[in-house]
Amino acid sequence: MKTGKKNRLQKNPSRLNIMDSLLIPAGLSSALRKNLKILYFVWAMLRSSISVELKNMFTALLRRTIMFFNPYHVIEIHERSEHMVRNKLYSLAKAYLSNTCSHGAHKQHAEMTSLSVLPFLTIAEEEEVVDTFQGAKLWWYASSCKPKYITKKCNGEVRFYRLTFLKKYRKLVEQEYLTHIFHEGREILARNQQRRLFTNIHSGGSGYSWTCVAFEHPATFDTLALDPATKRDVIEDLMSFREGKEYYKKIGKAWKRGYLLYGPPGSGKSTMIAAIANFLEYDVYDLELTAIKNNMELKKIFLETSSKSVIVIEDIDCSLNLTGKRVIKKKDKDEAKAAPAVTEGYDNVNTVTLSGLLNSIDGLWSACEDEKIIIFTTNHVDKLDPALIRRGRMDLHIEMSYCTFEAFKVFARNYLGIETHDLFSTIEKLFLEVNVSPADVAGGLMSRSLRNADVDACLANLVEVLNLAKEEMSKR
Ligand SMILES: Nc1ncnc2c1ncn2[C@@H]1O[C@H](COP(=O)(O)OP(=O)(O)OP(=O)(O)O)[C@@H](O)[C@H]1O
Repeated sequence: MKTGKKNRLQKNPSRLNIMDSLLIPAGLSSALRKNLKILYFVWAMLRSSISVELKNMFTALLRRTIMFFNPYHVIEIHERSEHMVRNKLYSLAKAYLSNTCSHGAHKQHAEMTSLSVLPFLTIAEEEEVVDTFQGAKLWWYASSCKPKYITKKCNGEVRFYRLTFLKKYRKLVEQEYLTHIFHEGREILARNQQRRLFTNIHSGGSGYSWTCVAFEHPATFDTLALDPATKRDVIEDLMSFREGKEYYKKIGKAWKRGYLLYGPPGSGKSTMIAAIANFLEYDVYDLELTAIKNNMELKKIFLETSSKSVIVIEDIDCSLNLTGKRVIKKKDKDEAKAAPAVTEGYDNVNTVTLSGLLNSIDGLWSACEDEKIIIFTTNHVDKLDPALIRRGRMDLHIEMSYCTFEAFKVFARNYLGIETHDLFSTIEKLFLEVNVSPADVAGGLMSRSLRNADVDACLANLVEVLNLAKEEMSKR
C-alpha cells in the first residue's frame, strides 16, 4: 500500500513535502535517491542522541542537499496571507482551475454564491490536477494547513494551492504563467459573477469595510430621459474612457475619470449612475461619507475598491461640511487636538475633512487599481469647494436639469410606447413654462390610478400635473 502511494506521489510531484516524510523527488537518478535515503537513515539514527544545535544544523544541511538536487520548484498560493488578509491570487487561481482543469480531479466541490450566475466546480482538498502552458507541465495540488502566523486562539486553517513544475520553467511561470492565471481568473470570475453594489458599513469595531449585494438596477441610457446632446456626450466620454487604457498609459495618467452630476432633486442623478454602471458593466461602490470616522478610514476604504468600478458619493454637499479651510495652521492643529469637538472641515483625527477627501481621491487616482470612475452628486453645485470639483478631479460636469420636451419623449416611448400624440404640442408648450423634474413627469405618467389606463388618460394626467405646477409657480 505504501508503495502504491509513493508511486502515485512520484507521478505527481506537487504532493512532495520533502522534510516531513522524505518523499524524494521522482526526477532524481536512482544513485542520488539511494544516497539521500542513506543520509536520511543516518539522520533518523542520530536525531535522538544529538544536541538541538547539531540537530538544526543537520536538518538544514539535509534540506539544502535535497533542495539542490530536486529538479522541481514549488510555489504555494495561500488563501490568506499574514494578518489574515485575503490573497486575491488564490481566488483567481481557484476560478482558473475550476474552468481549465478541475475535471481532472477525482473529487470536486460545487460552489455557488448569491452573486454567481452559474454553479462552478473547484478541486477538492487533497486532489491534484495537471495543467500545461507553452509546453510546460504544471501540477496543482489543493490542501490546507495551519501556518505559523495563525494564532492559537484562532484555530482555523488556511487553504492553499501548491504549484509544482520543473525548475527550468521557473522564469516562464513567474513571468508569464502567473500573469496568465491572473487575467484568465479575472475574466472567468467576471463572467460568472453578477455585478455588485457595495456599501460601507461599520464592521463591529474592526474598522470599516464594504458589504455587497447583487446590482440589478434596470436603468440604461435608453430609459434615461435626458437632453439627447448631453446623453450623446456622456456616452462618447464613457466609450473613450473604456477604450483608453493605452492612451492613459501614454500620457502618464492613471486610468480613472471623475464625473460631477448636479441638478435638482428627482432629475435622475441616481438613475444616471445606474445607467453608467450598466453601460460599462462595472460594480458600484456607494460610499456613505457620514459613516466614516476619519481620514485614515476614508483612505483605507478607497483603497479597498476594485478596478472596473464606479465609486459614488451622493449628495456630497450634505455628507459633510466640506467648505471649511483645507489647510490648518500648526497652532490651530494643536488646539484641535486639545479639543475633540472641532469644526468639521478642518484636519482632525476624528473627522473626515475636505483635505482628507482630496487626498483619498488623489491617492486613489494614482495608487490603486485602474479603471475606475468616481461620481459626486449634488443638488447645490455652488456650495462645493472649487478644489473638489476642479477639472482633473471631476473631469466632466453633467447638469441634470428639469425635464425638457426632448426628455419627455423618452418617457413617452418607454412608458407608453408612442412617438407622437395630439397632446404633444400642449405638453411641449407647458414644458417651456414650468420647471418639473423628470421624477415628477415619470410619476405623472404612471400614477397608481393610471396603471391600466390608456395612453390618452396618462397624457391627460401629465397635462394636469404640468398645469398644477404652472399654477404654483405663478402663485409664488
Ligand atoms: N432622467 C430620468 N430618466 C428616467 N427616469 C428618471 C429620470 N429622472 C428621474 N427619474 C425617475 O425618478 C426617480 C427618482 O430619480 P433619481 O433618484 O434618479 O433622481 P435624483 O436626481 O438622484 O434625486 P435626488 O437628488 O433626490 O437624489 C427614478 O427612480 C426614476 O424612475
